[in-house]
Amino acid sequence: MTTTNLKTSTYRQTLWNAALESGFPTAMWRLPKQNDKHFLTSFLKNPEQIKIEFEELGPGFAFSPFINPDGNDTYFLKADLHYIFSDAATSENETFQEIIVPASVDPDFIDLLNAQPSTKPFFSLKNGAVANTTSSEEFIEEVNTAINDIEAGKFKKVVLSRTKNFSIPTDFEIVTVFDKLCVAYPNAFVSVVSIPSLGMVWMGASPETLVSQDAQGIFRTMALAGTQSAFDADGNLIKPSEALWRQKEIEEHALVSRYIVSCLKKIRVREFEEEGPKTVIAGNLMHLRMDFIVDTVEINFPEMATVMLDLLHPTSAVCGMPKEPARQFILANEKYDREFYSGFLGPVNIQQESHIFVNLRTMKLQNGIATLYAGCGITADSNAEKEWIETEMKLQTLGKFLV
Ligand SMILES: C=C(O[C@@H]1C=C(C(=O)O)C=C[C@H]1O)C(=O)O
Repeated sequence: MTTTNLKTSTYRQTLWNAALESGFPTAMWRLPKQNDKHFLTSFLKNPEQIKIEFEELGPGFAFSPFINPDGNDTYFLKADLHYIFSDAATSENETFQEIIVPASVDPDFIDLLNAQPSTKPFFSLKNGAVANTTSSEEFIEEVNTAINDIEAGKFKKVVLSRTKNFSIPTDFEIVTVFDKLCVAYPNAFVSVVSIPSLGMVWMGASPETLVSQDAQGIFRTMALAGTQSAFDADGNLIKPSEALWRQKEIEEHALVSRYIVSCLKKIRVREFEEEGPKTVIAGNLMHLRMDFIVDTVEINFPEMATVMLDLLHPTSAVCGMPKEPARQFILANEKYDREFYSGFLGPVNIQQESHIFVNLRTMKLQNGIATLYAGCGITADSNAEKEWIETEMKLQTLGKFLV
């Protein structure tokens, strides 16, 4: 199966193209603060939709839409093939390890690998409907409706989002953009997921862990909320230690922390460590972040990540508080289906670890169009114009790679 005579950056590209052309669901990712790039493909063209139970599953990649009430609709890309590319910071020196290689591989796939396919990718084909760009008037009206509902006591916080469409540039090349995102956002979870049977590719640089469990059984989640530019009025980067936060962001972040604590209480886990809140940089933005850490071996709770994934999604960082009325508001007022935006994604049981992130700072490639998504937490203290500006800044994370 190995094609070692190819330069590895070329090989990663070749693998990606061959998997797409074969119609295999495929993911590529790079974990925060790491250099290794992972490539995983599944030979099942219509991936299974299941509930993620980390203790039961073999290696694979989870990909969930925002709307997934019982968790049963998560796509699971079983790792039929998994490669790790190291020293990928400079693609010239990139080397790779084959972690999972099956006994038999579709001969057409091997032929495609050898032929180095370069046909037009399916996501640029003009088929399937694409949601429109949200106008500032529409968004501001939705935010004001939300503020009225909050003042009327219907809920405390709702996360409203919007879309922005771009034509995919003719020279747009996924593996190259993925590599650029890895360089630009070392602290993010950088990913690209392709599900050919759905006709879409999603790419992102997420700052937010939903659940993770490492080989030692250490569980982590985080409350991430509150947003401001990482640059001052003169364009200088603000030191995180010198960031000032307003009451609105502190309260918005506290709502997410309280929600996580309420989930931990529900399952009677008292032995958790909290780190923060601290200011973290995510691209051109800063957020408030609090980490929650549990040693699942010490408390003898191996299924902690499974239970918490079920309880947490969707957190109040992407939905609202209380969850149900906020979710209803989103469904009734946003004029499009979020699909995988603000869902979750990430590797499951890859080298005994699972790392699931919230699908934020993300875009969908479909039908020749790149749709970018961004949302923001609306509370009683929100100002609709400022929230619009916040979404503009969030859209920049990926948007700057499209022009
Ligand atoms: C909803 C998004 O981001 C979330 C919302 C934030 C906020 O409202 O301040 C901050 C970080 C994320 O938890 C997004 O990026 O689309």
